Amino acid sequence: MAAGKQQSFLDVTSEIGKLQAVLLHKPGKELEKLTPKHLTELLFDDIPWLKKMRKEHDEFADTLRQMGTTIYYVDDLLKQVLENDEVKKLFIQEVLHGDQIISPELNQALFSYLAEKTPEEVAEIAVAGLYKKDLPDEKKPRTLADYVYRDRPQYINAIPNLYFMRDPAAVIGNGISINSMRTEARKREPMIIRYLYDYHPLFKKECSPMWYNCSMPHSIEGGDILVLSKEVIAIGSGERTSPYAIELIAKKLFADEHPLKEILVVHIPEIREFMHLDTVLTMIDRDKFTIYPGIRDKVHVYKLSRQGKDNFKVSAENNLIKSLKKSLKLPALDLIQTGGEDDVTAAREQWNDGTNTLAIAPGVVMTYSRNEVSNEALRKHGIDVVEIEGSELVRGRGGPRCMSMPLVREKL
Ligand SMILES: NC(=O)NCCC[C@H](N)C(=O)O
Repeated sequence: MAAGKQQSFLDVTSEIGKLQAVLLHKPGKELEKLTPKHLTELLFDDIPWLKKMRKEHDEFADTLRQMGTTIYYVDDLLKQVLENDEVKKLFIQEVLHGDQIISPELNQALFSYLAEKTPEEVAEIAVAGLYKKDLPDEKKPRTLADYVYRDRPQYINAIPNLYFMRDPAAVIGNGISINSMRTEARKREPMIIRYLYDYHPLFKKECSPMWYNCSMPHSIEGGDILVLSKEVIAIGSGERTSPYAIELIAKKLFADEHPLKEILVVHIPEIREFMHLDTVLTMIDRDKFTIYPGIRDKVHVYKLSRQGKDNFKVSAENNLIKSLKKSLKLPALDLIQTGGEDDVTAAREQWNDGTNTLAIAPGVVMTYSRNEVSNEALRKHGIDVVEIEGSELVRGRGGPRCMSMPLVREKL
């Protein structure tokens, strides 16, 4: 092979091209830190049964493997990055700062405790948290904050939403948006991805542009980003993604050689059940989407169109379907309704992530088996539906798309 410009490993130019490589996190001990008192703050509605949840997640990963997808686990990659002692130190400091451990005495005590841990242990603590009871007595400081916050069981919070790997980052073309999360509960997740991007050779930083950085103030989350084609992406604005963030990422994407021509901005109501665009709309084939019908007259659509280099024009659109058809240059669009034709079934199955499908190839999607009516509706429209169990996984309010971060999809 002739020596030339290095190629990025990352490559996602559609929502539906055969899924070749994906990043996942299997739920672990962090889920055991959930208590009723903190459920809302930690963005859960119920406490999953971890043993069953892990089995369900393994089934999810095995099914993907059988379909030819290579799985990378975020924990393995993080551990590899932390083998470098300097990177490990930087990482520990950033975790401590992120959790407001700034009192010098406490910071020093926790730093020296963590620095002695193996890369694998540090990676695990960064996800499952560090609890006061786990610290040996000689490392337990007595600071003012210690007295004031004596009821808090932990120094470092657990991050139980990490298995929703879709949200902390999103690959767009050969680059990556390392997202700025809306809530405190999820801020450490993109930081972990940034360490992978900065230090893991898989990410080939030099030839994989960063479209957004998690240190930026305006929030954007991956569940709101849909790569519809190499020329068009859709971004939801709502509870998690701010229009300011969309303008910033648009500027960066349009300034690049990236072939992007348009961003369709879909403004959805700012409420929990529609927290991300992919909870109400997902693409499943070249001309097919699944949509939660309760959203249809509640969205506003805007278009950002590239204008020369580094600039774009904003316009208001009238109708989501017409805009999708026009932007994707399709004569017709098949919109398949979650829950079939019944409003009550639709609302129930949307809540259980019936709209949150993961396309593994054009016209082939993975869904939870519990959403029986929605799955049937998809089959009636010629979609090949691969079902997985999600009784426990669903309790964090996310489906197969939320649980996966595509790294490489085959070009259409
Ligand atoms: N893309 C998604 O819709 N992800 C699901 C995230 C669920 C998580 N408990 C959250 O509220 O952020």
